[in-house]
Amino acid sequence: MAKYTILTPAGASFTTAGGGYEYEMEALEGLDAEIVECPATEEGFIAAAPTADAVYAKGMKFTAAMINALTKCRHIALGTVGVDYVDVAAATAKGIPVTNCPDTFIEEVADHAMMLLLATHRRCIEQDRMVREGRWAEGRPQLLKIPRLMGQTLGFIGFGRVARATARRAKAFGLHMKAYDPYVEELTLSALGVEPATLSEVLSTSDFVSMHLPDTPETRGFLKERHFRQMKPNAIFITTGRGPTVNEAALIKALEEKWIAGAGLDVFEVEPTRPDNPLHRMPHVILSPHNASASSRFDPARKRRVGQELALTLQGKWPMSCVNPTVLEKSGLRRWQPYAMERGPNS
Ligand SMILES: NC(=O)C1=CN([C@@H]2O[C@H](COP(=O)(O)OP(=O)(O)OC[C@H]3O[C@@H](n4cnc5c(N)ncnc54)[C@H](O)[C@@H]3O)[C@@H](O)[C@H]2O)C=CC1
Ligand SMILES: O=C(O)C(=O)COP(=O)(O)O
Repeated sequence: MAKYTILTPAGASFTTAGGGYEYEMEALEGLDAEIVECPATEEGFIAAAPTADAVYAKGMKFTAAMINALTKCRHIALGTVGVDYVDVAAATAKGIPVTNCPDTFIEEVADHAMMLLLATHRRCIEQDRMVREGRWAEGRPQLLKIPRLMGQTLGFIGFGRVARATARRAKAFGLHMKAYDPYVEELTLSALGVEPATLSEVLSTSDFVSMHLPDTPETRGFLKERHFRQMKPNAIFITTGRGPTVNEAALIKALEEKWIAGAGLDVFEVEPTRPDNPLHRMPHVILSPHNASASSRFDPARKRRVGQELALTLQGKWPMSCVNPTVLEKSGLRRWQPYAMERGPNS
């Protein structure tokens, strides 16, 4: 038996089809550590929890009950940006550092947000269908009604890493940009040509509203009916953030009653979406199955990063991307690099 047990639920990770742990183990090379799978159920995890020196959190939600069952665990490592899969408050109460992968696949998500924006604006799916269905002549009249993209306004809600990478792309398309994010300095926005704005300004003046909030207690159900009512009738709503930050019933109502013109969505309140979800039937809505972060680079990169983070804590060192850094000082782990303690709500 190896000296260190890294406990993980068996099976697929959040976005990928499972597979071995070769990338994680590459980063753990030289350490007497093994990744041990337990059943991907709350009870299965709880039964195995006392064996865990660290947890590789994937494939399921990690509840307070699961975290409280850990007796010697010194690290919970996530392969995602979003930390909503883990009850971070419970981990903090137990003094366990939680890490995420904040920098690994930003560019993919920004590409995806831009893809949803362009595809909804130029009605890509409907145009494609017209060609396939022999309705060639209907294509041009539809697009003759849409404005030119250049000069339109893109408003961001949340202006973290993904929104900034999206802004860099949108600038090349000649979009005006504004953003609502009270936690980000104005200089960060102005350096990217983005105007700081209130939430109301973003909602009422944007032709595209792109949502990038993490799922936190503060942001759950953030966008409600009254917010969709403030948007322009030509507005297109894009999200690659987290489903629960948007009241989906309100979004559906806004689309059905034409308060807004369309939507491009990668994330949903309930995933996978249910077959009877009204969004499935809406022609001017483009959907993708929570895969904005995916590319051939994504899986190896995030798995290596998880391995690197685990290797650090198993060697007694502070991890790189800790989302609850207040636990570090008392963790018994060694500081080995300058560490930013002032972090945003999800960084
Ligand atoms: N669809 C997908 O596959 C992916 C989804 N995501 C989701 O997108 C979210 C954003 O990702 P990043 O930009 O990398 O995260 P980030 O942590 O860099 O940015 C989040 C931003 O939201 C802001 N924010 C937090 N609470 C706020 C509030 N109440 N009001 C206004 N702004 C607030 C923060 O100040 C921060 O600037 C992640 O938390 C994750 O849930 C991330 C990667 C892939
Ligand atoms: O990193 C994130 O937060 C993402 O949404 C992408 O990965 P996930 O679907 O959470 O595994």
